[in-house]
Amino acid sequence: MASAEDVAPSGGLALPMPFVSFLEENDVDPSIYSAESSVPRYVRVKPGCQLDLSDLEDELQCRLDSTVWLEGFFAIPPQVQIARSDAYRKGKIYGMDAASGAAVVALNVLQGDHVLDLCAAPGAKLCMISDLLGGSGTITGVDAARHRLNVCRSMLLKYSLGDNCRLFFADGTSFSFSPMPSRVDHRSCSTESEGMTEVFEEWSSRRTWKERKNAKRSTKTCLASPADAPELIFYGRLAGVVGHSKSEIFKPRNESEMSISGYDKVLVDSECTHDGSVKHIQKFERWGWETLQRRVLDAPRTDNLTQLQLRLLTNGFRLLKAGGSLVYSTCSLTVAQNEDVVERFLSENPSADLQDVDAAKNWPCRSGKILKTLRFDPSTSSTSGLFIAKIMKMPC
Ligand SMILES: C[S@@+](CC[C@H](N)C(=O)[O-])C[C@H]1O[C@@H](n2cnc3c(N)ncnc32)[C@H](O)[C@@H]1O
Repeated sequence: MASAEDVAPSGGLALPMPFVSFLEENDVDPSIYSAESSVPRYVRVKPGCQLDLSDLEDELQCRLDSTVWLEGFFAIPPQVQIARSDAYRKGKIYGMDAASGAAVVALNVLQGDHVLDLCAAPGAKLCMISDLLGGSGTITGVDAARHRLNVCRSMLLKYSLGDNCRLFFADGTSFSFSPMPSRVDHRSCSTESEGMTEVFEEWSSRRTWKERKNAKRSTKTCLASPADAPELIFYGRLAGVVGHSKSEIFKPRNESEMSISGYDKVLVDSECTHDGSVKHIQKFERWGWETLQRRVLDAPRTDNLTQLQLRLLTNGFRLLKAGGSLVYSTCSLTVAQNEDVVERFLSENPSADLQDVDAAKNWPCRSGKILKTLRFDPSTSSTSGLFIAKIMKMPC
């Protein structure tokens, strides 16, 4: 732990001086962390579910304040736990920060869209996207952390959102598969050499002995690297997988193919230092501030991180259809991981056009350092910190 002279009080949270300097160097006002006690927790109610809000208030023993600027979201006091509530266990509510919800709304998901979520786990945004698709289109989730992706699969099953979804354990900087339209009756569709080609059947959690053995071996790989072959760890019956051969699903596509048959929407909710999440920063009080030094402040790691962010953004954009749009978001408030990454990306990609987020007119956020980008933070927005940039792929 940092010694007393190393820490500066910031409301309830005493921040170590190196972290305060890091924030100041990155133009982040350390006082945002003092708003922590007034930042509510948010719950999102699953659309279409039978839920009496006054019953939920009774169960949680608190008032649900409707978040006027974000449909389906309610603020509750930060200390209220939702995990033991009946509504949570039955998959009727989600714990999700309103700023995260805003990143999804910025994507403007339309019915029938094919959506890619390139850093999907543990899956709160993926579930919200799937809810917005309402059983139409498809959603492809990719993540490089196997254990986090397993959580994502459990969430999809818990909230009955898996039908149109597929999940790949893969590195997002090299992921290269297109969405596939689903076949209504896959038995009547012939694949290139039916009978000889292995065709995907409906996904089942039951595994043969051989599959279990392979899975045991593969769980040793906890983090996917760009050189690893992607693994399809889950797919729903309408996700465009059932009835297709492995060679169809695992066919890498080049940029011009993607411009025609790529994704309508791409979310790159990138890996970052999470410094905008007050709850995350609070954890370092328990873990020890030296962990924060290693994970957040260490310059070489941060440099690697900004390169990773640029590569994720670049690949996400490559997988986008011409005319489609991408949202880049991080829960860091540093300029290096946000505006700098976006500016560098825009300078390297002439077909990328930074867009206004139409829905943001009534949002309690402020502009980022480049026009059209948005920043949420605890003191301005009463949410966790989040940066959002929306980019369109101009048709050639
Ligand atoms: C901010 S979290 C995403 C949160 C998620 N969108 C949600 O709403 O629950 C960033 C994710 O990026 C993943 N990640 C890190 N490096 C990656 C890479 N090279 N390719 C794909 N995912 C990566 C991490 O495992 C982590 O789950």
